[in-house]
Amino acid sequence: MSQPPVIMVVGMAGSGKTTFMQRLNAHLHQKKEPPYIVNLDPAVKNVPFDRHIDIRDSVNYKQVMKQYNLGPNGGIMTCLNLFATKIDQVMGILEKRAPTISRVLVDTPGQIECFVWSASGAIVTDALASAFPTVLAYIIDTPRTTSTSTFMSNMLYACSILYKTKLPMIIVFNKTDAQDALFAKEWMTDFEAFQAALRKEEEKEDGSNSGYMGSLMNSMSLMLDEFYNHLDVVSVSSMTGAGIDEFFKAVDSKVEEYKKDYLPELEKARKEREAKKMANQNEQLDRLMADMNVASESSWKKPKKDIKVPASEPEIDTLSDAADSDSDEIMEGEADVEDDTNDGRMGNPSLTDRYEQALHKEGQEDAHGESFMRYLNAPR
Ligand SMILES: Nc1nc2c(ncn2[C@@H]2O[C@H](COP(=O)(O)OP(=O)(O)OP(=O)(O)O)[C@@H](O)[C@H]2O)c(=O)[nH]1
Repeated sequence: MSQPPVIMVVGMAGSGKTTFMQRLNAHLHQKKEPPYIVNLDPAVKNVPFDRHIDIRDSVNYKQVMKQYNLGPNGGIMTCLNLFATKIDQVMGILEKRAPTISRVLVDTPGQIECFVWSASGAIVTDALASAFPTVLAYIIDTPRTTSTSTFMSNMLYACSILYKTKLPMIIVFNKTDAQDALFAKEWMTDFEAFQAALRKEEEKEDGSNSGYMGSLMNSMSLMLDEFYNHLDVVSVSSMTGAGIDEFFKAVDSKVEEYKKDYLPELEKARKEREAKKMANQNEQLDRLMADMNVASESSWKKPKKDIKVPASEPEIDTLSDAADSDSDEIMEGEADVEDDTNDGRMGNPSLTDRYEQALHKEGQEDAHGESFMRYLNAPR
C-alpha cells in the first residue's frame, strides 16, 4: 500500500505557516502532484487554499468559546478535543485517499502549546504517525531570530516539540527574502561562532547579558549542539518560493529516518500500550463478571412470587439510539454508559454475553475505546 508522507507544519504565531503551506500547495500542483490538505487551526479566519479536511467544518470556534465560557486558548483546545473524537473517521478518509495522493499537509494552530502539549494534539499526531511517515516542519521567522536570545528561545521550543512528539523534524528558516539565514546555520554548526555572537551582544548591551544569563546561555548552547545533530535545516522564502525544492529533499531524507528509527519505536510503544490495555480489560471483565454473578443471585434474576412487576415496567434499553452527531450527545452517551452498567439489571444472560463480546471487540477495533460506545449506541 502506498503511504504518502504527512508534513505537519508547526511554528509560532506569525512565523508564516499558512503562507508556507500555500507555497507547498502551489509547488506540488505545479508538479502535478496535488497534496491532501488538513487544517487543524479552528481559529483561522481565511485560508488561502482549498482544504480537504478542515476542523472548522466540524466545530465552531466562536460557539465553543461561548458555550463553554472559554478564552481563546481554551477554545482552541476544546475544538481540538472535539475534533480528536472523530479521528477514526479522519484516518479512514486518509487511508482511502492514500493511494492517489502524493503528500498530506497539515496546518496547526499558531498557539503551539494548544496543539503540541494537549492530549488531543497527541491523539491526532499519534494517529497520523502510526499510519503514515510523519515529519514535522518547524517554521522560524528568520528576521525575528537574529539576536542570540530569541534564536536560543526558538531552538529550545523546537527541542521541546521534538522531545514531546518524538518525530523527525526539519527546521525551516522562513522569510529569507527579508533576512538571510546564513547566520543561524552558522550558529547551529559552529559552537564558537555562537559563543562569539554571545560575547558581542554582551559587550553591546553593557553587560546586561553577562553573569547568570551569560553562563546559562553558554551551557544551553552546548546542550543544543546534540539536538542540532538530529535536524535537517533549510532556508526558504514562502513569498518567492526559494528553497522549496530543498525542503522536499529534506522531507524525503526524514521519511527514510522515520522508517529506520521512528517506526520501530512507535511499533514497540503501540504493542506495550495494547498489552497494558488488554490486561486492564481482562481485569475489568473479571470485575464485571463478579458483579454479574452477585446480580444474578439477586431479585433481578427471578422476581420473588410476592413481588409484582408492574405491567408498565420499562424495557431494558441501555441507551438511546441517537447517533453521536454533536459534542453534547457524546458527553451524554458517556454518562449513560456508567449509569447502565451500574443499574443492577445484568442478571439477564443475553446481556452478559453481549457485554463480554463488546469488551473483547473493543480491544481489537480501536485505540480510543469507541467501539464499546458504538455497541451501546447501536439500534437493536
Ligand atoms: N517577507 C516575507 N514575509 C512572509 C513570508 N512568509 C510569510 N510572510 C508574512 O508573515 C506574516 C504571517 O504569515 P502567516 O502565513 O499568516 O503566518 P502564520 O504562522 O500562519 O500565522 P498564524 O496563523 O497567526 O499562526 C504575513 O504578513 C505574511 O505575508 C516570507 O517568506 N517572506
